[in-house]
Amino acid sequence: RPVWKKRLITYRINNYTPDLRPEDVDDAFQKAFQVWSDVTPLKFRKIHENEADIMIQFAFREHRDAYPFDGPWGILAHAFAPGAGLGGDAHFDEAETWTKARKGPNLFLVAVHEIGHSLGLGHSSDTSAIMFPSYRDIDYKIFRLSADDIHGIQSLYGR
Ligand SMILES: CN1c2ccc([C@H]3CN(Cc4ccccc4)C(=O)CO3)cc2CS1(=O)=O
Ligand SMILES: [Ca+2]
Ligand SMILES: [Zn+2]
Ligand SMILES: [Zn+2]
Repeated sequence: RPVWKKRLITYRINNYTPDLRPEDVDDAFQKAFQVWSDVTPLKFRKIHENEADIMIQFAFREHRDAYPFDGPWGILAHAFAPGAGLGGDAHFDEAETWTKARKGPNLFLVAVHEIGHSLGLGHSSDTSAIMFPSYRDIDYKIFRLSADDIHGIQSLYGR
């Protein structure tokens, strides 16, 4: 599996969904990155110009990669495994109504899942894992990585 060969990884939020206040979008991603930095030696830094390792964007349908989005629900987002260019980037379907609470995909929870992919994780068959493919509206306030998620990320980056 491709992994980042460095411990400081940069990210940049290239545009903002109109569904939430910008500070709520920044907060959702900051918390989602922290979920992974809490269990690995990785550090994440938000930058505001130039090319970041993980470029984040919200987009509708066709958006200049080979994976157009599909309207409301279905695929909520996708992310590319570590590497140059598109590698590591995470795209979120703007056809969703992104929420910071419940009812409608929760941006923080989907971001945790997508950042897992941006770091090199694939899907898990463990139904309690954040890397399980299908979304369940769990309470984001009591969210925790499963043992499967932690074993997976630590097998790539250590603890
Ligand atoms: C909070 N959790 C999330 C959040 C997001 C996702 C995925 C689901 N998904 C839809 C999907 C459905 C079917 C196949 C692939 C992807 C996404 O697009 C991206 O986020 C999966 C899971 C498992 S969970 O623990 O319930
Ligand atoms: Ca969709
Ligand atoms: Zn895309
Ligand atoms: Zn996924």
